[in-house]
Amino acid sequence: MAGIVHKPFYNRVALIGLGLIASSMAHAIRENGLARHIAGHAKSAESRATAAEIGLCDSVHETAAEAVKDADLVVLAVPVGAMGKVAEEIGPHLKPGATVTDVGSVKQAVIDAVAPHLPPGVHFVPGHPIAGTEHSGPRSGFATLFRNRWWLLTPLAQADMAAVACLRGFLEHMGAHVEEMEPTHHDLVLAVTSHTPHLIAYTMVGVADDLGRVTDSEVIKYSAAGFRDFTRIAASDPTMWRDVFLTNKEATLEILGRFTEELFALQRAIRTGDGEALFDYFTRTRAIRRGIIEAGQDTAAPDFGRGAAET
Ligand SMILES: NC(=O)C1=CN([C@@H]2O[C@H](COP(=O)(O)OP(=O)(O)OC[C@H]3O[C@@H](n4cnc5c(N)ncnc54)[C@H](O)[C@@H]3O)[C@@H](O)[C@H]2O)C=CC1
Ligand SMILES: O=C(O)C(=O)Cc1ccc(O)cc1
Repeated sequence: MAGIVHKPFYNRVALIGLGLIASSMAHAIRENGLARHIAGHAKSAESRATAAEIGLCDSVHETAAEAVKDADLVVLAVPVGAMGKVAEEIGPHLKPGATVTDVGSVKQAVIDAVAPHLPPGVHFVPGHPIAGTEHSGPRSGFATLFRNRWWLLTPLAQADMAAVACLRGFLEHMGAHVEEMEPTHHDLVLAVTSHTPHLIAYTMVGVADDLGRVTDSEVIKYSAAGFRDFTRIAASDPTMWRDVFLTNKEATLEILGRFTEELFALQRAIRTGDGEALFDYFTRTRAIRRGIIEAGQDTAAPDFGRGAAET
């Protein structure tokens, strides 16, 4: 935690995009006294009206340019594919010395889209909370979403260390565990742990739905816990996930390639009745899971379980 930075970490925070992540941040900022003023903007008039109605922010603005005026921290919390356009819009209106961060699920594409629009003297510190739910919109947020969850920062080589330290302290006061990572490494890791699993969930639910039409929805009615989780994940926001796959194309295609190779090998083992191959494979994966538990790593973040919020 940054020792020299004290609450409130920022005088004025601007949240651009008022969905699950931004609304959770708004609640967490308020609950922990992390900023004096929260300004908000969303493209959709309906989201702005909802945010105003529920008092999510101290001020709701019709344009992103107005929202970022005088902000010390600007958080881009829009779908990954919209980050560049928002950065272009706010660039000329940012306060000199302000910090800009984002919460996008993909990092290198966001850096490429955002950095060129930010003026010199503004500190860009890209980030990604590894916390979420299948819900979206300004009503879906809650203050404990980030508690005991990882929040990865992928600062550029020339990043201002004081700006990174202040952001780190701010995020830690929301309950997150902050680590730094190189952006392309982040994108590969997340392709394995989040992006490809989401695609598999989408596919399985689609397959079951096709089958459901034949068997009068029995596949949904009698689904076991694993499949129920697939249906939860497959209910996630389509715009957000479309953008994740379009912008983390290389890494997800690499992991999907490896996945389909393994799947074909298992398919062949089933077809040829190769029980030994199946048994060996499942023994290997079981040992991996047991190793994770023995190493105490079955956690969303280090002290998960001590008052952590399930999503
Ligand atoms: N939902 C999740 O579980 C997680 C999402 N993320 C990332 O957080 C970001 C936001 O996701 P959510 O909060 O879930 O989204 P959401 O769908 O709940 O909200 C998105 C918000 O952005 C606004 N928006 C869209 N385009 C805009 C534009 N051009 N200008 C201004 N506002 C615009 C929408 O009106 C909406 O208020 C995404 O980049 C996503 O990859 C990161 C971690 C978890
Ligand atoms: O709801 C779930 O299971 C998630 O996996 C949440 C999530 C979605 C996207 C992210 O970039 C990070 C976390």
